Amino acid sequence: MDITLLVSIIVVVALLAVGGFFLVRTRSSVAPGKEETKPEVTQEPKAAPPQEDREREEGAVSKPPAHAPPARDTAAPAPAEPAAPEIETPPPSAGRMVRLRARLARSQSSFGQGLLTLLSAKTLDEDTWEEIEDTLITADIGVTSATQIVENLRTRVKVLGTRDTEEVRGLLRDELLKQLGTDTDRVVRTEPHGDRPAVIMIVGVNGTGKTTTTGKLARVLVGDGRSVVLGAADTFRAAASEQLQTWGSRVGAPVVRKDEGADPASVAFDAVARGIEDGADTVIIDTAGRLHTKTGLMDELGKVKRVVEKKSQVDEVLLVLDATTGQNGLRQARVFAEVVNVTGIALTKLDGTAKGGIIVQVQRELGVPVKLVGLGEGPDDLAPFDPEVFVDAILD
Ligand SMILES: Nc1nc2c(ncn2[C@@H]2O[C@H](COP(=O)(O)OP(=O)(O)OP(=O)(O)O)[C@@H](O)[C@H]2O)c(=O)[nH]1
Repeated sequence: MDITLLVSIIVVVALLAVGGFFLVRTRSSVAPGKEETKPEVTQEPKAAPPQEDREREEGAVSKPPAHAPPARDTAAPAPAEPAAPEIETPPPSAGRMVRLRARLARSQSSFGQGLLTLLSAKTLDEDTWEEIEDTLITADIGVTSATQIVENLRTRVKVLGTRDTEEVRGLLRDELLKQLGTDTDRVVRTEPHGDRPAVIMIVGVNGTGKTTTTGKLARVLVGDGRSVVLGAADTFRAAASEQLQTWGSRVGAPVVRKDEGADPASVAFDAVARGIEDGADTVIIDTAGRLHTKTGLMDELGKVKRVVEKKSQVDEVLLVLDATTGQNGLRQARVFAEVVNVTGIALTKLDGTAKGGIIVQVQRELGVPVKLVGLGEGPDDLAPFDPEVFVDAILD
C-alpha cells in the first residue's frame, strides 16, 4: 500500500474518532437541561391533582408540611363524609300565580272560550243566553251566580248596544270578577304574635292534598323569609309523617312527629311548643284525612284544635278541597266548617279540571275565601289566589 494512502486513512479515522467523542459529550450535557423542563409535569394537570397539591404548585402552600405523606399517598381518596342535606331556597310567594298562569289557561280555556264563542254569536237570543248560563253551571260556578252573571250581562249588552268582541269580553271579565270578589281579604295569617308563632291547621278529607299543601305552604313561607315548624298530626297514615319529613328537610324546617297511631292532639301541641321554643314565625299542622260523614273523626279534629289553643291561638284553619270533586267537595266543606271554623280554602288540583267555577260556589256557600290554589304536583305549584290572574287566564 502506498504510504500516502495509509497516512490519509489513519488521519480520517482519527478525525472521525475525535468528532464522535465531542458529539456524545454535547448530547449528554443537553439532556439534563431538557429534564429540568419536566415535560411529564406539564402533561400531568390532565389528571386533576388533589387540592393541596394544586395549591402547592400555584405557590399558595409555600412548603409541604413536615408530616406530608409521599405524593402517591396524597392521591389516595379520603374517606367520604356523609353529604349534608342540601337546603333549598324556594321562590317567594309574590307573582307565583302569574308564573303558573299557563297551567290555568290550559285547564280553564275550554270554559272561557265556550263563553266567548257564545257571546260573539250573530244574535244573542233567548237560547244563546240559556247556553251561556249552562256553560257557567257546567264549570261549577253554581246556579245562583250563573243566573246573576247572565242577567247582568244581558242588561249591560242591551244598554250599551255593543257587540264588539273586546267590549263583550270586558263585560264578562267584570261579571266574573264581581262573583269572585276582588276586595276579599285573602291573606294567610302567618305573622307571629310577640313570642308566639302563628298557627295554621290543615284539614280536609283523604287524598285532597293536605300533606302536599302543608309542604308546599312551608316552601312558600320559607321563600318569603319566614321560619317554619311542621307538625305531623296525621298519625293515622304512616307515610304522611315520612312525606312531611321530606318536605321539611328540603327547606330546613323542623318536623315534630310521633309513632303511627299516636294521639294527633299531642303531636299538634308539641309542634306548637317547639315553635315557641325555637322562636319560629309559623307552625303548620297537617291533620289526618277524614270523611266528613264520620262523626267520631270529626270530633277528634275539634279536639286537636282545642288542645292547640291551650298553647296558642289558631290563626288559620285551611280546608283543603280537591277542585275535581265538584259538588261533593262542597258537601265536605259544609261539615268541616261546622266543626272547626274554617278561615280559608286551599283549592288543589285546579290544573286538572275545567271546573274552576267551584271557587265562586265554595266562597258563596261557606262565606270563606279561597286563599291558595294548587296548580300542579311540583313543589312550588301552590300560589296565593289572585282573582284577576285567574279570570284573565280563563278569557285569554
Ligand atoms: N295535579 C295536582 N296534584 C296535586 C295537587 N295537590 C296535591 N296533589 C296530589 O294529590 C295526591 C294526594 O296528596 P296528599 O298530600 O298525599 O293528600 P292527603 O290529603 O294528605 O292524603 P291523606 O293523608 O290520605 O288524607 C298526591 O299525589 C299529590 O301530588 C295539585 O294542586 N295538582
